[in-house]
Amino acid sequence: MARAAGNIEIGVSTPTVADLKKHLALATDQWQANFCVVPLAHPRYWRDHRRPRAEQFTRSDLVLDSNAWCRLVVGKLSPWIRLDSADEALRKQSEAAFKQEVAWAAHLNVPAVMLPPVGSDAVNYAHCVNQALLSAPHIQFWVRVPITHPPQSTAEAAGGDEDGSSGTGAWASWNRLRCLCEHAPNLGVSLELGADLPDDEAELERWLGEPSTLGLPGSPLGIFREPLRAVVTPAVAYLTNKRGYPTLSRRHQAALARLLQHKPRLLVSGRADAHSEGLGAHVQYLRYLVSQRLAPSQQERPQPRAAAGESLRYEAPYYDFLQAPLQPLQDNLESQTYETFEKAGGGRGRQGALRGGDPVKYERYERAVYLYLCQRHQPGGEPAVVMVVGAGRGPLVAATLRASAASGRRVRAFAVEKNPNAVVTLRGRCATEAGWDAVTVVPGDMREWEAPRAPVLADLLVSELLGSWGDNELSPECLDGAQAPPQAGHEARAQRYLKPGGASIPTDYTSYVAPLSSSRLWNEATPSQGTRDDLAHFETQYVVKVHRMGVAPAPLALAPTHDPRPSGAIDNSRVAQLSFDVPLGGELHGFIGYFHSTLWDDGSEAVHISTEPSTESVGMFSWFPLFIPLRTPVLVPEGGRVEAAFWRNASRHRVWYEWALTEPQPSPIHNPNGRSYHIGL
Ligand SMILES: C[S@@+](CC[C@H](N)C(=O)[O-])C[C@H]1O[C@@H](n2cnc3c(N)ncnc32)[C@H](O)[C@@H]1O
Repeated sequence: MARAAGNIEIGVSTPTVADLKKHLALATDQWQANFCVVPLAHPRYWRDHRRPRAEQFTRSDLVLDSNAWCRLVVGKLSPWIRLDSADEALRKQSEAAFKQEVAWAAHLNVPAVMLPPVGSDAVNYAHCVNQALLSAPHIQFWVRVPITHPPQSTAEAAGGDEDGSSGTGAWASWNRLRCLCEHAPNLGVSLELGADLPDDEAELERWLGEPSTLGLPGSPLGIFREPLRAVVTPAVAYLTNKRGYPTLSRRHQAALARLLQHKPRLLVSGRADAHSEGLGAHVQYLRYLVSQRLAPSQQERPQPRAAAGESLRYEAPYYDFLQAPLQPLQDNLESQTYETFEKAGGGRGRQGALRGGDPVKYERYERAVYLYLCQRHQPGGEPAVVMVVGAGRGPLVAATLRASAASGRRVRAFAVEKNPNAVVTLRGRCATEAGWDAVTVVPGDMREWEAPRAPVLADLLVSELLGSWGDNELSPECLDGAQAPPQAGHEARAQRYLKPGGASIPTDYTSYVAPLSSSRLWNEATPSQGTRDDLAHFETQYVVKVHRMGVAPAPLALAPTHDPRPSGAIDNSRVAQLSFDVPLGGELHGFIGYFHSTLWDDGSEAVHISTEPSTESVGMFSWFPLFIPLRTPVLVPEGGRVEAAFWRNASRHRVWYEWALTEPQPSPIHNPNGRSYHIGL
């Protein structure tokens, strides 16, 4: 048997299988398929309740060993089953057959069962499937969904409900089913790309909000929690090229390429005599497409030693993978985490890495400091006092020194850092690196450091205390206070040692938020099957590289630009109410948070860093967005509106966010009083 192409398994589905053992040998050895979809019951075993048949309804389980059943076979339900038929006798017969075939699949321990398409009002279908999901939790159930309409000519396409729907209706029917089945993690979709694809690209988008990834190790077909489990290309949807081999149209290839990003299983369905080489030519062709489409970009290449946390830099292994945000104020970051901050793409060595880093972030900081120095200081003049607050292992200090050399302006630098382990690195660099004799290392918390007053106050404060949502690593709490003396209830802040009229890089930062449809992320936040009442998981925010957003209108500013040099009373709590138009509609699973920051703007040139999609700093991999889940997904109608409120709250010892949906229906306020999640001060 062939290896899965680019970790994507390719299977074949034929309407009938006379001799299973021979069929598997043919499919896996000659056609090079990874698995087969096989009818669970004999196709001629029509369960006529008036004339019950005496013979067995299917082949013996002894035709294969248990290893082959659970590795190579996906069971398919009988196509005649009509669970919502108006004919009561047929409905009852269908229910009995459904139960019998599911029980048989559980007995065989096949990894998945293919269900017929679901109709728009298939309530009894949902009832039977729900029972199956609960009775056989170890089996995946894949509902066939034709993206347009079922293929006409294959015998197997006769399966499904009499009113099996298509297009928008298919998605609505699927969505209804999964809601009725309470989003069971073992219920998924097998999306069928028929000969005709939908005219409206948005139809495909809808399914791209239903991503899938490879399964967990243990079973070759894996244990999957995401709705899009397989993409089916019926043999009749293929064209024939000049050499007589099957090929897909450009539109099909483009659609497949987009779906492939989520690494679903691929399936060719059709008769075994669809081509002189059976379905082998189709499998080979799909294998070729996969190899063409899945070459990872430099940024996506996995970095095996990447540390856990907000700053995981290399993206592919982290797509749709939820992580707890870093808390660099409360915790001391580890060496490995700093290394991932600093690591450059393009394979720089360790020395280079310490000077380089995120190719965008550090370059932009350097540019910002350079513009500041050119604008505010003279060549050969007094050294500019630059305080890098939260210096880590020193990449922003190094950027400052480079900007100084490039601009011809001298600097006197202070590196303030509260993590004693990073201080060791900073001191080491002062002792060994050229130019670092201009650097004074200040170990300690910037909120408490008694900076020497005259003559050394800072001309410029440089900080990178930004989180995925801008202020969620507590940059305001660390920097606020400006020139004002400490106030009652607030400790001293870093900006006490900024000269009157001094500058700050960044000059501002703004949080953004947008509605998100991603059942994948929502499922990821679900603690585990059967324990969905675990509230805390849905009242927590997660850092995540979102692989694919489904319905997501343009983000809006969450709050007015936050200037880290406020005047007047320090109050970092705030509330924002937002409204979004949702043209396409879909299921809302939560929100996605971004930030935009201006590092410096000298009037002629502005330097930004941003994760907000419309201004995104392409190639900057220091931040992934923030997933803010809803406890219960909500259906937003086409042309509908989402309204939500967000609060940032601060007390003496902690900061926390609360959020609530108000339209299309109110949700409870999530995380009241920070009961599930907070950020420590
Ligand atoms: C996100 S890291 C950035 C490190 C480095 N500047 C860079 O860009 O790679 C933030 C750093 O700020 C430090 N930090 C956070 N809050 C601080 C505080 N109140 N006083 C001093 N250092 C602080 C953390 O220990 C951490 O090293």
